[in-house]
Amino acid sequence: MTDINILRRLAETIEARKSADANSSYVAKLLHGGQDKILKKIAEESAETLMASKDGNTDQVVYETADLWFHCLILLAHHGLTPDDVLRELERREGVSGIVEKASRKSD
Ligand SMILES: N=c1c2ncn([C@@H]3O[C@H](COP(=O)(O)OP(=O)(O)OP(=O)(O)O)[C@@H](O)[C@H]3O)c2ncn1[C@@H]1O[C@H](COP(=O)(O)O)[C@@H](O)[C@H]1O
Repeated sequence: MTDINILRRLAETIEARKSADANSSYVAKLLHGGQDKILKKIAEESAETLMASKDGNTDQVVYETADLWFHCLILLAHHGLTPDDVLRELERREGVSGIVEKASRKSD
Protein backbone atom coordinates (compact mmCIF):
# COMPACT_ATOMS: atom_id res chain seq x y z
CA MET A 1 0.00 0.00 0.00
CA THR A 2 1.38 3.43 -0.91
CA ASP A 3 1.38 6.34 1.54
CA ILE A 4 -1.47 8.86 1.05
CA ASN A 5 0.62 11.34 3.06
CA ILE A 6 2.47 12.06 -0.20
CA LEU A 7 -0.47 14.38 -1.00
CA ARG A 8 0.07 16.26 2.29
CA ARG A 9 3.87 16.44 1.84
CA LEU A 10 3.48 17.71 -1.72
CA ALA A 11 0.85 20.25 -0.58
CA GLU A 12 3.30 21.53 2.08
CA THR A 13 6.03 21.92 -0.55
CA ILE A 14 3.57 23.79 -2.79
CA GLU A 15 2.52 26.04 0.13
CA ALA A 16 6.18 26.88 0.81
CA ARG A 17 6.63 27.92 -2.84
CA LYS A 18 4.12 30.77 -2.31
CA SER A 19 6.86 32.81 -0.68
CA ALA A 20 9.60 31.69 -3.10
CA ASP A 21 10.89 33.75 -6.01
CA ALA A 22 8.81 33.15 -9.18
CA ASN A 23 11.92 32.14 -11.11
CA SER A 24 13.16 29.72 -8.47
CA SER A 25 10.90 26.77 -9.34
CA TYR A 26 8.11 25.44 -11.56
CA VAL A 27 5.51 25.60 -8.76
CA ALA A 28 6.52 29.11 -7.68
CA LYS A 29 6.24 30.31 -11.29
CA LEU A 30 2.75 28.83 -11.67
CA LEU A 31 1.51 30.20 -8.33
CA HIS A 32 2.83 33.67 -9.14
CA GLY A 33 1.31 33.42 -12.64
CA GLY A 34 -2.20 33.39 -11.14
CA GLN A 35 -5.38 31.38 -11.48
CA ASP A 36 -5.70 31.38 -15.29
CA LYS A 37 -2.21 29.86 -15.74
CA ILE A 38 -3.05 27.10 -13.24
CA LEU A 39 -6.44 26.43 -14.88
CA LYS A 40 -4.78 26.22 -18.30
CA LYS A 41 -2.42 23.52 -17.02
CA ILE A 42 -5.34 21.60 -15.50
CA ALA A 43 -7.20 21.74 -18.83
CA GLU A 44 -4.06 20.48 -20.64
CA GLU A 45 -3.43 17.68 -18.17
CA SER A 46 -7.12 16.66 -18.27
CA ALA A 47 -6.95 16.40 -22.07
CA GLU A 48 -3.70 14.39 -21.88
CA THR A 49 -5.29 12.01 -19.35
CA LEU A 50 -8.32 11.61 -21.61
CA MET A 51 -6.11 10.83 -24.64
CA ALA A 52 -4.06 8.29 -22.67
CA SER A 53 -7.30 6.58 -21.66
CA LYS A 54 -8.67 6.54 -25.22
CA ASP A 55 -5.33 5.01 -26.35
CA GLY A 56 -5.71 2.32 -23.71
CA ASN A 57 -2.20 3.17 -22.47
CA THR A 58 -2.44 2.39 -18.74
CA ASP A 59 1.14 3.53 -17.93
CA GLN A 60 0.36 6.85 -19.57
CA VAL A 61 -2.99 7.09 -17.73
CA VAL A 62 -1.06 6.82 -14.44
CA TYR A 63 1.56 9.38 -15.58
CA GLU A 64 -1.00 11.93 -16.80
CA THR A 65 -3.25 11.45 -13.76
CA ALA A 66 -0.23 12.22 -11.55
CA ASP A 67 0.29 15.43 -13.56
CA LEU A 68 -3.43 16.25 -13.18
CA TRP A 69 -3.49 15.62 -9.41
CA PHE A 70 -0.30 17.66 -8.99
CA HIS A 71 -1.80 20.66 -10.78
CA CYS A 72 -5.07 20.27 -8.83
CA LEU A 73 -3.00 20.51 -5.62
CA ILE A 74 -1.57 23.79 -6.93
CA LEU A 75 -5.12 25.05 -7.60
CA LEU A 76 -6.20 24.05 -4.07
CA ALA A 77 -3.19 25.95 -2.65
CA HIS A 78 -4.13 28.98 -4.76
CA HIS A 79 -7.51 28.98 -2.95
CA GLY A 80 -5.95 28.37 0.48
CA LEU A 81 -7.25 24.78 0.49
CA THR A 82 -5.49 21.48 1.20
CA PRO A 83 -5.88 17.84 0.11
CA ASP A 84 -7.51 17.19 3.49
CA ASP A 85 -10.41 19.43 2.47
CA VAL A 86 -11.05 17.13 -0.50
CA LEU A 87 -10.46 13.94 1.53
CA ARG A 88 -13.02 15.15 4.09
CA GLU A 89 -15.55 15.71 1.31
CA LEU A 90 -14.96 12.16 0.00
CA GLU A 91 -15.34 10.78 3.52
CA ARG A 92 -18.58 12.75 3.91
CA ARG A 93 -19.90 11.19 0.71
CA GLU A 94 -19.01 7.74 1.97
CA GLY A 95 -21.94 8.35 4.30
CA VAL A 96 -20.04 7.77 7.53
CA SER A 97 -20.69 11.22 8.94
CA GLY A 98 -24.35 11.06 7.84
CA ILE A 99 -24.90 7.78 9.68
CA VAL A 100 -23.14 9.09 12.81
CA GLU A 101 -25.26 12.26 12.71
CA LYS A 102 -28.52 10.27 12.37
CA ALA A 103 -27.51 8.01 15.27
CA SER A 104 -26.68 10.95 17.53
CA ARG A 105 -29.99 12.67 16.63
CA LYS A 106 -31.92 9.49 17.59
CA SER A 107 -30.19 9.33 20.98
CA ASP A 108 -31.13 12.99 21.77
N1 LIG B 1 5.18 16.43 -8.81
C1 LIG B 1 5.69 17.36 -9.46
C2 LIG B 1 5.43 17.53 -10.86
N2 LIG B 1 4.66 16.84 -11.71
C3 LIG B 1 4.76 17.48 -12.88
N3 LIG B 1 5.58 18.55 -12.80
C4 LIG B 1 5.94 19.51 -13.83
O1 LIG B 1 4.74 19.88 -14.47
C5 LIG B 1 4.97 20.15 -15.83
C6 LIG B 1 3.99 19.34 -16.63
O2 LIG B 1 3.72 20.02 -17.72
P1 LIG B 1 3.70 19.27 -19.14
O3 LIG B 1 3.32 17.84 -18.99
O4 LIG B 1 2.86 20.10 -20.00
O5 LIG B 1 5.24 19.31 -19.52
P2 LIG B 1 6.01 20.51 -20.16
O6 LIG B 1 5.56 20.62 -21.57
O7 LIG B 1 7.46 20.20 -19.92
O8 LIG B 1 5.60 21.78 -19.28
P3 LIG B 1 5.29 23.26 -19.80
O9 LIG B 1 6.41 23.65 -20.75
O10 LIG B 1 3.93 23.21 -20.45
O11 LIG B 1 5.28 24.08 -18.54
C7 LIG B 1 6.42 19.76 -16.13
O12 LIG B 1 7.23 20.91 -16.21
C8 LIG B 1 6.81 18.91 -14.93
O13 LIG B 1 8.16 19.05 -14.59
C9 LIG B 1 6.02 18.61 -11.54
N4 LIG B 1 6.85 19.51 -10.93
C10 LIG B 1 7.07 19.35 -9.59
N5 LIG B 1 6.53 18.31 -8.85
C11 LIG B 1 6.74 18.20 -7.38
O14 LIG B 1 6.71 19.51 -6.85
C12 LIG B 1 7.85 19.72 -6.04
C13 LIG B 1 8.28 21.16 -6.13
O15 LIG B 1 8.64 21.44 -7.46
P4 LIG B 1 9.44 22.78 -7.81
O16 LIG B 1 8.58 23.91 -7.45
O17 LIG B 1 9.71 22.67 -9.28
O18 LIG B 1 10.71 22.75 -6.96
C14 LIG B 1 8.90 18.75 -6.57
O19 LIG B 1 9.80 18.39 -5.57
C15 LIG B 1 8.06 17.56 -7.00
O20 LIG B 1 7.82 16.72 -5.87
